[in-house]
Formats: sequence, structure tokens, C-alpha cells
Amino acid sequence: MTDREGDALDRATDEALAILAEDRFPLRPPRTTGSAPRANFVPFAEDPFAEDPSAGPGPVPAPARPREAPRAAPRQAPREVPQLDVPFAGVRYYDHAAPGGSREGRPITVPETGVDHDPGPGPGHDPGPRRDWRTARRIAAHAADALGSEPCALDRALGRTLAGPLTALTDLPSFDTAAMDGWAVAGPGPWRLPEGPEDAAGVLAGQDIPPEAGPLRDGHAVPIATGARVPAGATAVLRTEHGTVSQGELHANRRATQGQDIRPRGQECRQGDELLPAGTPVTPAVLGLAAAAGYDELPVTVRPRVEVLVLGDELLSAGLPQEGRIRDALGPLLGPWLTALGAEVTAPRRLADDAEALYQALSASSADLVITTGGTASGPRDHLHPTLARLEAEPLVDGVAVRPGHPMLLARLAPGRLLVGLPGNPLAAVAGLLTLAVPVLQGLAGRAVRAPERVALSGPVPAHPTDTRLVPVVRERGAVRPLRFHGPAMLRGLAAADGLAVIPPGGGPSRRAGVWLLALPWVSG
Ligand SMILES: Nc1nc2c(c(=O)[nH]1)N[C@H]1C(S)=C(S)[C@@H](COP(=O)(O)OP(=O)(O)OC[C@H]3O[C@@H](n4cnc5c(N)ncnc54)[C@H](O)[C@@H]3O)O[C@H]1N2
Ligand code: MOO
Repeated sequence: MTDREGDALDRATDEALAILAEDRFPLRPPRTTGSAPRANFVPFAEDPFAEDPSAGPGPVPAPARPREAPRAAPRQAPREVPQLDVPFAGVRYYDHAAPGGSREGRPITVPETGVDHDPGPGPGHDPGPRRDWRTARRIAAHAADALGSEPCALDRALGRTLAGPLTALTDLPSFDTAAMDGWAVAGPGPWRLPEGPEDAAGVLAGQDIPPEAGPLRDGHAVPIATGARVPAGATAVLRTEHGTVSQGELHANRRATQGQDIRPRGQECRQGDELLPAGTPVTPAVLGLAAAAGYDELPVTVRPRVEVLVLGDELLSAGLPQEGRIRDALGPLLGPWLTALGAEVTAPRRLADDAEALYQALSASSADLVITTGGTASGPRDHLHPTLARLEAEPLVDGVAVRPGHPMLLARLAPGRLLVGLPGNPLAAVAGLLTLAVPVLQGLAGRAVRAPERVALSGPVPAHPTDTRLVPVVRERGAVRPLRFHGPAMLRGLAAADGLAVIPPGGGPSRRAGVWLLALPWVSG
């Protein structure tokens, strides 16, 4: 790369960072209201999202609801609403880009207009038996039994889920080990060192000590390397920098206490100890631990097979949006996201808005979970509900009290075959993914649910009066700050986000207690 190309790259990087910085670093310092507790793994029954833990882990039955034939009513034209950049009116809102807001990001109050960003169900739209957000998650988590288990070689197990507890196949360390380079010493010093050239080399890592060598006798020492087996009889390891050799004798210039710098056998675990519970996702650290504990392969749950069907005549798979058509944003997003969740995903299939094509695709699919995007509403080209009725699918969740994404749905196509219908608006689809698809996949993979983190909000966030809101946020000085560009059709906020904050209906106690943060699988730290 030439200097000029290097400068151009630097400038482009600075510009990109400046755009991000606008969202990441507010002009007004946020108020922090506390620090978040550490996240833990908990069984689903203890999931704080679960609505009523005392109700037991069984699925919440969906009320029987006869499905109508395809609705003839055309989609209502959206009411004329002021295009506010804030979703709900009459609330104090920190946003330096909101209409009427100051460029300095001072709090503004949006006048009470009586309309919100999402006009919600219009006349003629049957919202169905909508579920509370937490209940929807709970139903989704219990909709499927875990798939079976299979052995998997360590080098292929990343991202899988432990089907059983990881028990140590050996003590760790498996022998008393020198923690430092120096000398293994027996008893108090000074110590005699071996004289023969072979013995003087001492014990190296990976070497075994021949049984005929016998225990190290009191008053004797032998050179030893970090990681080497400590000879029987040794009482400590004296570090190289703490000893001086003179005339074949080792003198300590700092006292070595009993057992110092010896890692005793079994210090980390004993053979048979449970190192990790079933349901743990296999991370690089788990692979390392498993290898250290003697595993060549791991028992993992079978990966859920997921098929993604992207519906919409208007969607292009390449090039610029044109002539009323737009790029499919969900095909590229869902595949890798689902893979990160441990699923085996077939390449997304794009289907035209054609009821017969959808019927054929759903009938032919043998996936554990089919995920569709679009077609969940009641517009003339929204074929999902009628097609599910034609397939005699069992509705488990038909609409959720969550914004965005409220038309999301979950249905059982047949025993062992589920369908999650994500709304077409991209952020609404992500809300559906996190609300329904993630718990279904965790259930199928038998994966433990990570307790969500509670986080403080760095400023007021509008709450919906009756629905949970999922808002892209960024971490900042011990709190989270809501990002702009969080409209249902936008991904710009999400792409810069560290997670989605869960704002309970009406705001709940979130101002004092903080809110839950739904983690994104690629965000670390
Ligand atoms: N009369 C009503 N109309 C609508 C309601 C309602 O309650 N009453 N709800 C609105 C809400 S909220 C949502 S969300 C959408 C859900 O619509 P669908 O799931 O049927 O999705 P589509 O109509 O097919 O698409 C909606 C929107 O999203 C765009 N889209 C679709 N797929 C993709 C994709 N793969 N990548 C990028 N963008 C996509 C599509 O072009 C539309 O703009 O219904 C509202 N209507
Ligand atoms: O607006 Mo819709 O809430 O699901 O995106």
C-alpha cells in the first residue's frame, strides 16, 4: 500500500468512526444510576423473564382459535401521523436528532399528539389473542423437547451444546507440577545438588521420573522446569531468582515455604468432578478445558435444523434498491445469527408472495424449525396465516405485546416441527428472533439460558403503555444508552448496538431497578 492509499484509508476509517461516535458518545454525558450485576447461567425455570415460575415449566396452552379463511379486507392505509423520530409522545426523551430536540442532546418533551410512531392495529385488523412478551418467550422455550445427543470431535464442537455434564476424566493437574523454573528442594536448605551430568540437567516438562530415582532426600535439590513433574519427597520449588549455587550447594536467598510453587495433583479438579453442567454452550474455553481434562470428543446435542423462507415480491438479492423494490436485509442477517445460536441453517430461500408456493415450501420442509419473514400481517399479500390454517398448524403464539414486532407468531406445523413467523420490517424481525426463535432454539438444543443482565439506563426511555419495547442500546460508562434509528424498518441502531434493552409496559420499575439487556451473540465484554 502506498502512503497516499494509507492516508486515504486512515481518513475513511476516521470518517466511519466519527459516524459511529455520534451514536456511541453523546454530546451530553449520561447519568449513571448504578452498576449491573454479573450474568450467570440459570436453568430456564429461574429465567427472570419467565412470567410465573410457580406455574411450573409446562407449555402454556394456546387458546383454541378457529382460523378464518384468508381475510378479504385490504390492509388499511396507514393513518396520517406526524413522522416523529421518537416513538411515543408526551415523554421526556434525550435525542439530539429528534424533531424539536436540541442539537446538544438536551432533554425534550414531545407534545402529546395522541399518536405513536406505530399506528398499531387499524380498523379491520384482528389482532388475535396477543401474548404478553414474557409469556411468549416462555411458551417458545417449552414448545420443543431437546433433540438427541451425539459425540463430536473437539475440533468440530465449537458452538454446540453439551448434552451431558462435562466430568473430569483425570485429576487436574494429573501430577504434582512445578509452577516455576528453579529447583525442587526437600526439607530446609542449604541443599546438595546432583553431581552427575545427567542428573544435573534436572527434570524437564514432559519428562517422567524413573521409579528407580527414588524420592528426593531431605537436604537435596534437583533443577526443575515449569510444568515438570515434581519428584516425590520434594517440599517446595525454589525459583531460579531466589537461589544461589556455590560449590555444589544451593542456598536460598528467600525462604521457600512448604509447598511453595508446587501445583498439587487435583488442585483444579479430581477425576469424576463435574466441571460444567449439561446445556453449556461449547466455547473455545470449554474446548480447552475439555482437552485438558482428557476429552477427544464431546457429547453434544444434535444441532437444530433451521430453514429460512424470506417472503416478498419486492425483495432484491443484489444491487441497489430500485423501482419500488428493496434489498432483502433479512436473508443475510438471519443465517449467520442462527448459526451463532448453534443451529444448522440452510441457505435462506426467497419466495414470491404466493400462497401456493408458501404452502408447498412449508409442506415439503423437514426442518425442526422453519423461520419465515414477512407476510405476518393481514395485507392482501400476507399469506402466512391462511397458509398455516390450510396446513392445520397449531397456533402457539399469534401476536405478542411487543414493539416492534407485534405480529410475530409461533405455530406447530406437525409434531417436532415448529414455525416462527417474523414480521417483515427488519428490526421487528429481530425482535421476533429474540422473543420466539432464540428460546425455541435453546429448547431444541437443550441449551442453558443465560440470566439476562440488569442494566441502568443513562436517560429516560419512552415506554409503551401496554406493550414491552425492545430498544437497541449501547454500553456507556456502566449504563446503556438508547440508540437513534430504532424504527421497525431500520437496522442502523441495531448494527451499532451492544444489545436490546427490555422496556416493560408502562415503564414498570425500570427507572429505579434498571432494565434487562438482551445480549447479541457477537458482542463480547
Ligand atoms: N393494517 C395493518 N397493517 C400493518 C400492521 C397492522 O397491525 N395493521 N402491522 C404493521 C407492522 S407492525 C408490521 S411489522 C408489518 C408486518 O408486516 P408483514 O410481516 O406482513 O411483512 P410485509 O408486509 O411483507 O413487510 C413489511 C415491511 O418490511 C419490508 N420487508 C419485508 N421483508 C423484508 C426483508 N427480507 N428485508 C427488508 N425489508 C423487508 C417490506 O418491504 C415492508 O416494507 O405490517 C404492518 N402493517
Ligand atoms: O412496526 Mo411492527 O411493530 O412489528 O415493525
